[in-house]
Amino acid sequence: MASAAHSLLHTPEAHRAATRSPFSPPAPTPFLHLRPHRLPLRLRSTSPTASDLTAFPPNPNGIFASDRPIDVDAATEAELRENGFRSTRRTKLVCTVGPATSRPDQLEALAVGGMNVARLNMCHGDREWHRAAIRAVRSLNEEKGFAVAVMMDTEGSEIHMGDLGGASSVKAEDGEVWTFSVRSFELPLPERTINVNYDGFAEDVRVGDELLVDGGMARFEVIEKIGPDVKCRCTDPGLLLPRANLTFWRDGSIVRERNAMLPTISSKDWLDIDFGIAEGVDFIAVSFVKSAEVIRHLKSYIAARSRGSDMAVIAKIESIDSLKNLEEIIRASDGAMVARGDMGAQVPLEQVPSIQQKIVQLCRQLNKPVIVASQLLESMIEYPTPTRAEVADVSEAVRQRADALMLSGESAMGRYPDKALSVLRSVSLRIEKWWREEKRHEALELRSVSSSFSDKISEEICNSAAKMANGLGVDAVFVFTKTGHMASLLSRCRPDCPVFAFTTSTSVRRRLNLQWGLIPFRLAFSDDMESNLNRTFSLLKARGMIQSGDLVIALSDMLQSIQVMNVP
Ligand SMILES: Nc1ncnc2c1ncn2[C@@H]1O[C@H](COP(=O)(O)OP(=O)(O)O)[C@@H](O)[C@H]1O
Ligand SMILES: C=C(OP(=O)(O)O)C(=O)O
Ligand SMILES: [K+]
Ligand SMILES: [Mg+2]
Repeated sequence: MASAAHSLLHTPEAHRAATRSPFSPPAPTPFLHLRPHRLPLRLRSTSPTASDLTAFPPNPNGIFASDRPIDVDAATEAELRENGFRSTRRTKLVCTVGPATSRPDQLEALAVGGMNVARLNMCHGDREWHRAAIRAVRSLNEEKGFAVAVMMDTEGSEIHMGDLGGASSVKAEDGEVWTFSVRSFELPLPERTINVNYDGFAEDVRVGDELLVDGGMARFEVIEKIGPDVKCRCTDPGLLLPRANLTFWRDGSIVRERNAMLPTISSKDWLDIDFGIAEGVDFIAVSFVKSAEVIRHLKSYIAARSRGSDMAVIAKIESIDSLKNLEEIIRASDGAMVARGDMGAQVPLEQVPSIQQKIVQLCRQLNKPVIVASQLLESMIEYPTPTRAEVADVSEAVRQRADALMLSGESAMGRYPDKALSVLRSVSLRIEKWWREEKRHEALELRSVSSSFSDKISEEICNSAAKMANGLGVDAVFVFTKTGHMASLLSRCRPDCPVFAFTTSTSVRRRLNLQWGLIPFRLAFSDDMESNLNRTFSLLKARGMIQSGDLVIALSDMLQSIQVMNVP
């Protein structure tokens, strides 16, 4: 498909893509600075209002998805025209939307820059704010031809501090005595006082325990308990940020007393989930999952309330309990997130890389998409270039062939959201290319995931098709799939060429956006493969996306067929 590069059309997207400068090595950062899980919000105060966000109204006479013969994402289309099939990006990108990126023009810049999924973190902002952001993403999709999916991330009910009475951060100095309390205070908060959200806190801690803020951004020692108040001396100074996570440790181990019994999904989370269902989000990411049971419960709750919807449930792996039940949790979920921020507060940091690799591999075995999250480019919250170590971290996640990489503070409240996304994009492209060149056809024994004989046939077809695609050097695999299952089975094989996934449903199409190497299209098709193929070829040819002579493998989940052909 190299020749497709010559058919670069002069769309604004293609132009922008073509003039984007390649990722260049970062300039030295002036000094090494603290890299906590959360950095203070000290950068922008231009947080948009709900009315700013709706300044992008749905087009009343707009073209809706079903009126068009084929829907393809405008950003991918530009990339395909520019670079040809074989070098399209396979690793998907998730951006957390926050005050720095919630305006329609800011969201559009992220979509143009390759955002596949927009994540909304329900720990912050109110529902009105999130509603406006979700609707802005939807308008962007409808009016500008993007296919950005929306992921809602629940707050969860682990122990955390309150919101510091409105301050963006406070500094705790060595030797200072602070009060951590479950009492509710009038504002302003008394000096050196921190509110704790968990009622059992004062009862569960003991004098001598160590209290860690955000896995070590600051440390305290418990020196005295007075009713609901726990007096602590700061032993490691640091910045305290609103709603920072708290863990307490005794004799070198994390203490899980009754807080282990906190519900994974709090009552506030259930209201947020109802809100997510009403707004039709594509993914719900569940924080601090402890068992498969909670995932099964949520999935049946969603199924009962949103008939026919494809809302997917992503399990965030970020606690010790989730590691104990890892395989069962992943089997019950539609995907997983390696949430390294909180995980790094619960297990020693040096264990996080091997846990990441284990989760990524297990998800691939079980055919579930996996997102690697937190601190990938943390320094870019403040600086326009990443550190070498951050680039190496991103590369490692791409090399592990995770489905997706995620930006948190970098895109939510950082100074350089577009630059951070562009670094993820260029590092992904480069590492994927290197992998294809150097490690061709690396064999990974994939275990069978099918539960019926018919599924087994689909699975074998996909395994064979991926092998053939690599052996023949085809330009693309085309898969016609109603539920998306056959597309995900192909993605699991991580073939050397992209997979064009045609599906009849807009929600399946958005959901497939999270999966490695899939380019999802919405298209009405029949059971007649020959006519499907002819129609698809002529639609894609007319848009300059394929050319006569291109070699493709075509699959369908209706006929469970496999064909190799040149585009006529
Ligand atoms: N909807 C929002 N409203 C305001 N601030 C937000 C929002 N989403 C994210 N942020 C900011 O971006 C930071 C990074 O986001 P994220 O990593 O998702 O949250 P957290 O730090 O709580 O894990 C947050 O600490 C917060 O300061
Ligand atoms: C992604 C994570 O969750 P959150 O940002 O909601 O804390 C994490 O802890 O890494
Ligand atoms: K969250
Ligand atoms: Mg977390």
